[in-house]
Amino acid sequence: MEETRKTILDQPPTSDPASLLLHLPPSAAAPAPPQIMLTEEGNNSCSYSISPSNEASLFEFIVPGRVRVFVRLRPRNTEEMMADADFADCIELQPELKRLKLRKNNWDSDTYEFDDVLTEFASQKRVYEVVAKPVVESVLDGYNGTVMAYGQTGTGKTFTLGQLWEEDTSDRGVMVRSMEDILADLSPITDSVTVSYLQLYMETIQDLLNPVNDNIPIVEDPRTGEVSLPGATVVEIRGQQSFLELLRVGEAHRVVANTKLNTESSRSHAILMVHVKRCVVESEDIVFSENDDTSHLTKPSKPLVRKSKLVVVDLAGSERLHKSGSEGHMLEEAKFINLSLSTLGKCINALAGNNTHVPFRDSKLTRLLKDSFGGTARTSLIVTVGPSPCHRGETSSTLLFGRRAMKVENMLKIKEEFDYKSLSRKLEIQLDKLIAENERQQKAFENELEKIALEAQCRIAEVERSFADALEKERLKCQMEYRESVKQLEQKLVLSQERHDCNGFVDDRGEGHTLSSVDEVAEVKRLVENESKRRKAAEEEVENLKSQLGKYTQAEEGGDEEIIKFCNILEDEANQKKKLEEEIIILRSQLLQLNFEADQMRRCLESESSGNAFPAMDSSMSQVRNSQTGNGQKASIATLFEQEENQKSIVEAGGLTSLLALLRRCEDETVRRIAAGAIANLAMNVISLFFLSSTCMSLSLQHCLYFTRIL
Ligand SMILES: Nc1ncnc2c1ncn2[C@@H]1O[C@H](COP(=O)(O)OP(=O)(O)OP(=O)(O)O)[C@@H](O)[C@H]1O
Repeated sequence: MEETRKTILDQPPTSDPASLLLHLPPSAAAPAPPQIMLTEEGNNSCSYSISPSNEASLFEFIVPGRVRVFVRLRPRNTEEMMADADFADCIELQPELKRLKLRKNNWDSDTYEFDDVLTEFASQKRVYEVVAKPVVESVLDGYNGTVMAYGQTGTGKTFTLGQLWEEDTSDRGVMVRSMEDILADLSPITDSVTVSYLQLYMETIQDLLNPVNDNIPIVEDPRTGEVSLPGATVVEIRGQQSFLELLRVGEAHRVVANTKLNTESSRSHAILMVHVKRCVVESEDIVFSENDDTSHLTKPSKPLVRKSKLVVVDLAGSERLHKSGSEGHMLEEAKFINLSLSTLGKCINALAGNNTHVPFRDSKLTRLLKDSFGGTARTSLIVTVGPSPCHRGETSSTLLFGRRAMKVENMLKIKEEFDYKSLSRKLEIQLDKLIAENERQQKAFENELEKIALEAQCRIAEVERSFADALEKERLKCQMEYRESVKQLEQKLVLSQERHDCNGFVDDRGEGHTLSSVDEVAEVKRLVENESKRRKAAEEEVENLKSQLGKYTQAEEGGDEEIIKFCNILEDEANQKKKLEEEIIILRSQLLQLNFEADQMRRCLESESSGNAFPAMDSSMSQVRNSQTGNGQKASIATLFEQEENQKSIVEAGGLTSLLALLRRCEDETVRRIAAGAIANLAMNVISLFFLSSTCMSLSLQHCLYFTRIL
């Protein structure tokens, strides 16, 4: 993997990785401030690595970390006190100098320096704090960590690491104390801790929590080199008590045997794997406003998570077969134990000597511990030794193993990843809320739409009803008015005819009848005008209703059948209205004609009443008669008015006035008779003329009546 490595400027490079490690508290391993620069890979300085975005880890923070080695001296046991009572311990510890002396003989000894030496009086608490606590803190900061115990059989490896407390809580070993610290530091809401407990027995990995799982494979990530054990039981730890129960179950399944050197000698390597997952960025949560208004949703956060692993390895003890007295199956076990331990020693030698090849693959133990030695974990190794000079050789090789392990350099790596799971959970919650909100809004919108549609339908129906009512009323009104008008006209016509008939026998009342006819015509005109006004008002009403209907029709575009029906009705009404308008025009023209005729008649009658010239009148009368006899009732009004004009001129010539004056003045009986006869003739002519005019008027009225009936 190509990595971009950067060095923190304010962290001076050091030639001594150990000193750097000592001066770098776990908390200092947090992601660095942005004062960074490029540096060579492998430099003994802090490195900050940003992974490509397509990789699982978001970024890595790398610091060098040598394997730290501690020595713990077990106190003499009962046998040793008895057997070696006369001999001094083969080891002399100098804790203040962090070193020890291994006696070769009475006058010579070898001195070994370690990261610390723990006397036989060191409490379990002190051992934990010196050896394991820094590793546990690193794990809580996101690094992988390993605490491992190595030593001759019966020197206290299991006592140091796996001791549970039965009576005295102060006896608690590293495993229990580590979990106590982890549980105390993690947040039960955002963080989690899971545990697997396994044993490597005769090159087979068995699940101590579920012994049926007895051939668990080791899988190595080719990209990161990380080792995992798929198939191992993983238990989430919620409290210390449940963890203790788990350890008890595991211990019960661990293979132990009674040897000459240890009554409860572990015949397997025990491996406790503690996986810690913690949220390091308390990112902005999805915030909903108090009234749960989703419009206030903030951008979803990208929570970061650190995944780390603490591995506690209680190795089986190396043993000299002649000393342990292992035989048969135990001998086989011892061979496997010694083989795996010697492979571990070879790997450490190779790593310490910076060899290009490290034989990790030679045993399952070294494959499992690959990350702990020369890998990315912070590793503490506690080597346990006994004080007995009988085992000086084993103690010496143990100390040499420890010394070599001190040379192994690890590159501690912190990895942070996006917590996609948690992000996905948050997004799912947000999505659910958004979907619910959307559904709520959709429903509200649909309800509102339904309500509006219902209201619109009601209003349209109302408008249609009122429009239909108004239209019907208007139609009835018009009909009634027309009927009334026709009736009135008919009555008037009948009256006029009756009057004219009566007037036919009254010789000198023509003037009075003429005036009556004029009034009637004026009345008819007024009625027609009123009718026309009402029609106009009705048309305006129809237009108004049409425009209202148009609006509602627009609002309900694509509207329903009722509206289409309504439009058809409206169109019919418009056609009807058009017809009515045409008829009104015809009526008007009829009225004009009537007026004209009436006017002509009036003038004719006025002429009659003002006098006549007999010869002219005779001729005109004879023309009228001729026209009456020749063409029947079809005499044209124009011809009649021409004659009327002639008649008028004759009368104006002074005929009737002169005759009346002559009649009054003349005493001659013959002349008076002739004058009276002439006046009578003249009167007859006038009446005849009036009768003709009346006939014409009657014809016009009949004509009018005919049209109004059509309506
Ligand atoms: N520091 C100590 N103080 C008191 N007793 C101890 C100490 N270390 C070990 N013992 C005792 O020594 C005995 C052997 O210890 P333990 O079983 O832990 O050794 P071991 O190294 O695990 O042996 P093996 O490799 O055979 O499993 C036990 O009875 C244990 O209680």
